[in-house]
Amino acid sequence: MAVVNLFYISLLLPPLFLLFLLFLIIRPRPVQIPIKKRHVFITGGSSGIGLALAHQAASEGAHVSILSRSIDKLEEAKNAIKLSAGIDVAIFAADVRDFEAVQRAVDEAGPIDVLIVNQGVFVAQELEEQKLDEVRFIIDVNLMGSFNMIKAALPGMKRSRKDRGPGSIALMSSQAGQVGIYGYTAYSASKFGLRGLAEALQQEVIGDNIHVSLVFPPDTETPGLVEENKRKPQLTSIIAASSGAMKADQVAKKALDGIKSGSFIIPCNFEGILLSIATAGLSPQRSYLMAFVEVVAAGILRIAGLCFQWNWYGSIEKWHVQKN
Ligand SMILES: NC(=O)C1=CN([C@@H]2O[C@H](COP(=O)(O)OP(=O)(O)OC[C@H]3O[C@@H](n4cnc5c(N)ncnc54)[C@H](OP(=O)(O)O)[C@@H]3O)[C@@H](O)[C@H]2O)C=CC1
Ligand SMILES: CCCCCCCCCCCCCCCC(=O)[C@@H](N)CO
Repeated sequence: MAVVNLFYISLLLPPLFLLFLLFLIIRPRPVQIPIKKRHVFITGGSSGIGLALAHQAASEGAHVSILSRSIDKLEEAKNAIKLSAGIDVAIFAADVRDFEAVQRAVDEAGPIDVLIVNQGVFVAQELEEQKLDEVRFIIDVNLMGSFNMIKAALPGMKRSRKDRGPGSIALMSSQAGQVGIYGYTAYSASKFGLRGLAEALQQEVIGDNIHVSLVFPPDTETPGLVEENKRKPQLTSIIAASSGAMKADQVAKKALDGIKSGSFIIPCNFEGILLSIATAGLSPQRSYLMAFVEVVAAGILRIAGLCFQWNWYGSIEKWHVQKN
């Protein structure tokens, strides 16, 4: 009897040892990012996910600034947040593609504690159909625009860190920034680009107590999605449906919770958690528990990923047969 018990206990040793090892080695170290009474600056904060983030940050007592192009949409957002949270948000009209305009807005807004780079455009189309100007537009707004924003905000964020506690830079990617999807050559490239930017940037700013997050939402009900759906290839919709759809409020809540807990990778739904584990790669991981799950589930999730690809390529084949 005692021998059997000892046998079962010894089975527990390897996972416990692994957990302990991961606990010791995970970097960067865990961190909490407070939101209350801090300056949260959100790009694309006048609509959809960004607007939902602005609402939530304001209702949690943050000082909120939002930046986007249309002044009308900005004022509408400001009034809506005033009405629901009773709080005044600062608004800045600028195109993220225009570095000088972005710099002016950042200077006027004052030192930022939490920068949420959320602006984005998405036009789903086969590359063969898509004009190069549109490809450039998507890359410019989603990727170069994020560089502009971070370049403009970083010096001020660094300078003010000592007296203001940990800072955060969060980037709004997409599940199409974790796996390439039919119709999203330009969009996926722009969102995969954010990941490279984020991984490299985290190493550069860790010494300044600034912590980077990447948010990966599935399809989310926003004005942007309504527009996108008007001319989306059928296959894009079929493949994206593998991960269902969320409401902007739900995505904003996941994003804000993830930012506050200092997570580098922030998935938003169950499929997103699987996808994040399957694509963990060499990204930083602050949670030893998540690191444990990543190590243990890697093989089985590779199989799951291959099953998804099998299913998607099946849809693509069927679609080609029907077309001809
Ligand atoms: N909705 C979805 O299904 C998903 C969205 N995402 C990502 O989430 C983010 C937000 O998307 P969503 O809320 O749906 O988008 P919306 O289209 O609803 O809102 C986009 C926001 O970005 C602003 N914006 C667009 N272009 C620029 C620009 N050049 N300069 C400054 N601001 C700009 C818009 O304001 P204005 O036009 O006035 O400039 C608006 O405030 C995007 O990065 C998107 O890629 C990720 C996964 C799924
Ligand atoms: C190993 C397990 C895998 C788990 C399931 C994977 C499902 C992936 C589906 C990807 C959907 C991409 C939607 C992009 C939405 C978006 O960004 C656009 N609406 C434009 O904004």
